[in-house]
Amino acid sequence: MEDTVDHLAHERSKAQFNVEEMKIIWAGSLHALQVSDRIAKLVASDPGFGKENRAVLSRKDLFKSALKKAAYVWKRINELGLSEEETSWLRFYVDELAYDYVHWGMFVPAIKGSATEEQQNKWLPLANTMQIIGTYAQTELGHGSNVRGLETTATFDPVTDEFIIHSPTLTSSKWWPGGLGKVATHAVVYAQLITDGKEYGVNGFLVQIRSLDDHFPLPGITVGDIGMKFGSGAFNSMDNGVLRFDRVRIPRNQMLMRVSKVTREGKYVESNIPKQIIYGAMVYVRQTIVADASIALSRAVCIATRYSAVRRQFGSPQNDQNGNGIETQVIDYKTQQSRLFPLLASAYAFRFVGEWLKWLYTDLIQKLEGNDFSTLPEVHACTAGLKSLTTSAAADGIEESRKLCGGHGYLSSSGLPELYATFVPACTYEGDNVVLLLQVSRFLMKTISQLQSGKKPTGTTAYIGHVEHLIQCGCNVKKAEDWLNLCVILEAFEARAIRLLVACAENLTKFANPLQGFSELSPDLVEAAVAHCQVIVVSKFIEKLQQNIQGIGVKQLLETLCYIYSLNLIHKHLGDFLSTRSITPKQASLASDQLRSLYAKVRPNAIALVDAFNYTDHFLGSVLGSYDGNVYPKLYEEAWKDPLNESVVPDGYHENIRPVLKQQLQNARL
Ligand SMILES: CCCCC/C=C\C/C=C\C/C=C\C/C=C\C/C=C\CC/C=C/C(=O)SCCNC(=O)CCNC(=O)[C@H](O)C(C)(C)COP(=O)(O)OP(=O)(O)OC[C@H]1O[C@@H](n2cnc3c(N)ncnc32)[C@H](O)[C@@H]1OP(=O)(O)O
Ligand SMILES: Cc1cc2nc3c(=O)[nH]c(=O)nc-3n(C[C@H](O)[C@H](O)[C@H](O)COP(=O)(O)OP(=O)(O)OC[C@H]3O[C@@H](n4cnc5c(N)ncnc54)[C@H](O)[C@@H]3O)c2cc1C
Repeated sequence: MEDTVDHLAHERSKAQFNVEEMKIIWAGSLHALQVSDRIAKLVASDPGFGKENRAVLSRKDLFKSALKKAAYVWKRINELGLSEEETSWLRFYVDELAYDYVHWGMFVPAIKGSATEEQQNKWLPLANTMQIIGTYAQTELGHGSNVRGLETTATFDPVTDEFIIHSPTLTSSKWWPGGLGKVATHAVVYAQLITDGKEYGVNGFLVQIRSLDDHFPLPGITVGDIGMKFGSGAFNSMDNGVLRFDRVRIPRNQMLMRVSKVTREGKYVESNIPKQIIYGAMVYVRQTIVADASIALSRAVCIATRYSAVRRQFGSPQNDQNGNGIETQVIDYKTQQSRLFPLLASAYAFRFVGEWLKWLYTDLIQKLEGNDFSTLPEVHACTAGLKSLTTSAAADGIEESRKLCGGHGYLSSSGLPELYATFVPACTYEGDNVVLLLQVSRFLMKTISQLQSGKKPTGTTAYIGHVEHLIQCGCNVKKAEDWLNLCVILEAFEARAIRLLVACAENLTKFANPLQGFSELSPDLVEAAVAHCQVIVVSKFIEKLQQNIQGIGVKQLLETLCYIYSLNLIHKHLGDFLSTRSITPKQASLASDQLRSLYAKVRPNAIALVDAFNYTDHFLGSVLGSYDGNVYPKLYEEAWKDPLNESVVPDGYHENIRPVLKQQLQNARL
C-alpha cells in the first residue's frame, strides 16, 4: 500500500517565513512561478516524459530514448501551441540532454548574432521550425580554448563565388559539437578565412553537413560520434561529434557577414562592429550557464537537505541510558549544517546574480541594436567570470551534497551521481574556467591601468574607482554581531579584491615583457579575478535585499542567507583576507562565531527554504529528495528494479561462479 504520510510535515511546520512568497522570489515573479508550476505539473503527469533509469541503459538505448523524448517535446510544443517562455520551461522540466539544446542554445543564437538581416531572414525560419537542425562547430581536436588557433580553413574561390571549407590536418577535425555526431543537418563552422591569398582570422560559416532526404553526410564530409563520456547517463544521451571537410564548397553568402564580409570580387571588408561580436553566442550561453549553476546546485541541496532531515544516526538527549529511543537527525549535527547551509545560501546567491546577469545581457543587446558597443568588455568579463565562479562552486557543491547523503548518495537512485556527471563539464564547455578567469583579470588590469589616465570605472568595477579609500580602510568589526552589517561585509570584500588586484598590477610592472609578466603571475591574477567575481555576487545579493520583498519573514531569511554566503566565503578564503589585511585574525574568528548563530537561524527553516525551489519529484529524480521524505521504502523498492535483480540466480552463474565454488570445495576436501 502506498504511504501517503508527509514525513517532513513536522519540519515544514517549523518554518518562520512565508514559503509561497519565497517561491515567487526564487522564480523571479508571480508570473514566472505560475507558468513554471503549470508546465512542471504538465511534464510530471505526461507518461511520454517519464524518467527511466538512464544509468542502466546502453549508450544506444540512451541515445534512442533521448531522440524519442526530443521528438515528443517538439510534438507537444506544437500541439499545445506553447509560447517561447512555456517552451523553455518545458525543455527545462523534461531534463533530458539531446541535440535540441545546442540547436536552440547555440546554433540559433549564433545566426541571430553574426548573420546579416538577409541571412537571418533565410535561415531563422528554417531553424525555428526545425526544418534544419544545427550545431555549433568551433572546437577542434587540437584547439578549444585558443579560438584564434583554429586550423579549419575557408578559402574564397572567386571563379565560382564559393568558399572551400577544408580540414588540412588531423588536429583541425571539429571535435565536441553537441548534436553533430548523429543528428545535425547543418553547422555554424568556425574557420580561418582566406581570400586573395591572405588570412583574415576566424569567421563563422553556415555549412550543410547531411542530406535532408536520407540523412547521409554530403560529399566531402566525414562525421561521427566522439564516444562515451564521463559517468552513467549524463552527457551520453548527447551525440558530441567529430567532423572533417575535404574541400567542401559552400556559396559565398553562407559566410556569416554581420561583422565583416567578402565581396563578389574577393575583397575582405570590415564593418564598424567590433570583431568580438562573432564570439557573441558564447557570451549568450555563458550567461545562461550561471542560471544553470543555481538550478543544478539547488537541486542537489534540495535532495541533501530533505534527506538530512529524514536520516538519523547516533543517540540524542531523548535517549535512555542504553542509547535506545529517537536518534539524532543528521541535519542537527553542526558539521552537517556548516557543510550544507553555505551551499543552500550559494544556490540563492547564484540565482540572484544569474537574474541580474540576464538583465545585463538584455541591456547589452538593446545597446548593440543602437550601435553602442561600450558595455561589451564588461559584459564579456562578467559572463566569463561568473560562469567560471558559479559552475566551479556548483560542481563542488553537488559532490559535497552527495557526501552529505552518506552511502545512499552514491546510489544512482539518489539522482546525485548523474546530476554531477551532467553538470561538471560546465566547468570546461563554453570556456575552461581558468582560461575565462584569465580573461577577467586581463579586463581588470586594463581597468586599473586606465585609472592613471583619469578614466572612471563604472558598473561592476565602480568600486575600483575608490581605490585610495579601499587600500587603506580598516574593518570595524569588534564583536560577532558587528558582522551583521551588509556595508561592512561588502567593504571587506571590495578591500580584499582591490588589494589583490593592485598587488598584481604592481608586480606586472616589474616585468620588461608584459606577456611574460602576465604568464608568470597568472595564478595570482586568477585569485584576484575570483575575488572580483565574489564582490559581484555579494553586491547583487545585497541589491536583491533592497528590493520590495513581501511576505512574513522572507526578507529576514534572505538576509540570513546573504550573511552565510558572505561570511562562509571569508572563512574559506581567509588567507586572502588576512594577507591583504582586509580583516584581522580576531575579526575572522568573530565571523566564525557569527556563522554558527546564523546556521541556528536557518535550521528550522531549512526544509521550507528548499521547498521554495518548487521542484516536482519528477524533476528532482531522487529517492532521497522526494517531497514526502519517505526515503526508505523508495530506496528499497528502487533497488529491486535493477536489471541484476530480474533473475534470482545471475547470468554467468554456471560458467563463472559454480566452478569457483566447486574448486573451493575440492580444495577444502584435499
Ligand atoms: C539531462 C538530465 C541530467 C540532469 C541535468 C541536471 C542539471 C544540470 C543543469 C543544467 C545543465 C544542463 C544542461 C546544460 C545545457 C546545455 C549544455 C549543452 C551543451 C554545451 C554546449 C557547449 C558549447 C561550447 O563549448 S562551444 C565552444 C566554446 N569555446 C570557448 O568558450 C572557447 C574559449 N576561448 C575563448 O573564448 C577565446 O579564445 C579567448 C579565451 C577569449 C581568447 O581569445 P583571443 O582572441 O585569443 O583573445 P584575446 O586576445 O585574449 O582577446 C581579444 C579581445 O577580445 C575580447 N574578447 C574575447 N572574447 C570575447 C567575447 N566572447 N566577447 C567579447 N569580447 C571578447 C578580449 O577581452 C580582448 O579584448 P581587449 O583586446 O580589449 O583586451
Ligand atoms: C560536454 C562538452 C560539450 C561541448 N560542446 C561543444 C560544442 O557544442 N561546440 C564546440 O565547439 N565545443 C564544445 N565543447 C568544447 C569546449 O568548448 C572545450 O572543451 C573548451 O572550450 C575547453 O577547451 P579545450 O578542450 O581545448 O581545453 P584546453 O584549452 O586544452 O585546456 C586544457 C588545460 O589547459 C589549461 N589552459 C589552456 N589554455 C591556457 C592558458 N592560456 N593559460 C593557462 N591555462 C590554460 C586549461 O585551464 C586546462 O586545465 C564541449 C566540451 C564538452 C566537455
